Amino acid sequence: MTTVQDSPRRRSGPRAGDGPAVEVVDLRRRYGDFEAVRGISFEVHPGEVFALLGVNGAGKTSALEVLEGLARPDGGTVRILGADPGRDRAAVRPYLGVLLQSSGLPGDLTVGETVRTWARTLTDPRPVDEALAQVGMTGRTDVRVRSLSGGERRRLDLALALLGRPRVLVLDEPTTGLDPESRRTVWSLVREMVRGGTAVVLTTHHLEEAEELADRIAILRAGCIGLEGRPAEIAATQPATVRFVLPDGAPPLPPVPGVEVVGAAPRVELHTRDLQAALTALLPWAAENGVALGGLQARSASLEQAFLAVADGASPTAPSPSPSR
Ligand SMILES: Nc1ncnc2c1ncn2[C@@H]1O[C@H](COP(=O)(O)OP(=O)(O)OP(=O)(O)O)[C@@H](O)[C@H]1O
Repeated sequence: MTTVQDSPRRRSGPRAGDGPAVEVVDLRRRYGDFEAVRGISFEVHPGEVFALLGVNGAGKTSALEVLEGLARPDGGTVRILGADPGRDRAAVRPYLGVLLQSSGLPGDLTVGETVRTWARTLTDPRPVDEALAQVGMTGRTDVRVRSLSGGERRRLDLALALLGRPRVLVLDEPTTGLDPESRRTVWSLVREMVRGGTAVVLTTHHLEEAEELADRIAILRAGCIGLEGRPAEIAATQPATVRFVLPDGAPPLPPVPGVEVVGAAPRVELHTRDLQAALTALLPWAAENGVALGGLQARSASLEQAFLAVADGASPTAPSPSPSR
């Protein structure tokens, strides 16, 4: 795959100023009596990646569909470049790139026909060859969509999302089904778009992807934002852990300030906000007492722990809001 050759051209849009590219205020979405999105708010600025995380059914796609202009909110407001993506769809569409969770492109069309057809609906599309080269599909122009592999279809979806040089890009699980190499290429495409000033909102189940790409993350649970902040801030809401197995006859562990002992001997788990201090106390004690700490593991707080804590309904302390850029 090649990378984006040019950054998105600076065109005037519904709003060309310096404000947030995406503004979501108290968004609600309902299916009958069931409220899938329960009052979420966030902003995404030009040149920023915002990741919405959450377990299956947390409400990510339901929220994104409002940003994409495909559904109306049941409460709250969404603005893309200052305009309502549902009511002002015609104004927003030239500046918005969308990658749906599943696109359902007609299988009878070839890759080239698909891109050319899509390009005809856009005001300033990339050339077809460039769009396909971006996602590593040069040479697949004459292949019918139905004959593509799952990963190739995903890359074609992405080529279509980038085709109009969007100022706002909404990506619903962009790398699901991609092999590790293609995933990394998608990451670099997203980074290049961001360097050109595009604002990106994405969902993913790959926490590594969120850590790699996102400037800020919100973790949804049952339609509400459980945690929001920069990846490191979110991880820091959780304690670091030290795990080991004590041998028979080991003396009692020394008291270490700020350490919570979670497991019982012989399998011990320590939780701490200061991993270095805990290890500085533990290791000399083990050496002095001739204690071999079996299977010793020390792990810093992680985004995964924070994700699981929100998914489990734990109520971690939310990090203070990050200053907007
Ligand atoms: N058309 C619909 N009618 C009724 N309920 C729906 C509809 N679409 C979604 N839901 C429900 O709304 C909730 C949120 O679904 P949504 O697809 O937004 O979750 P998600 O976080 O995107 O999940 P996933 O990670 O599986 O894509 C789920 O309980 C789902 O069953």
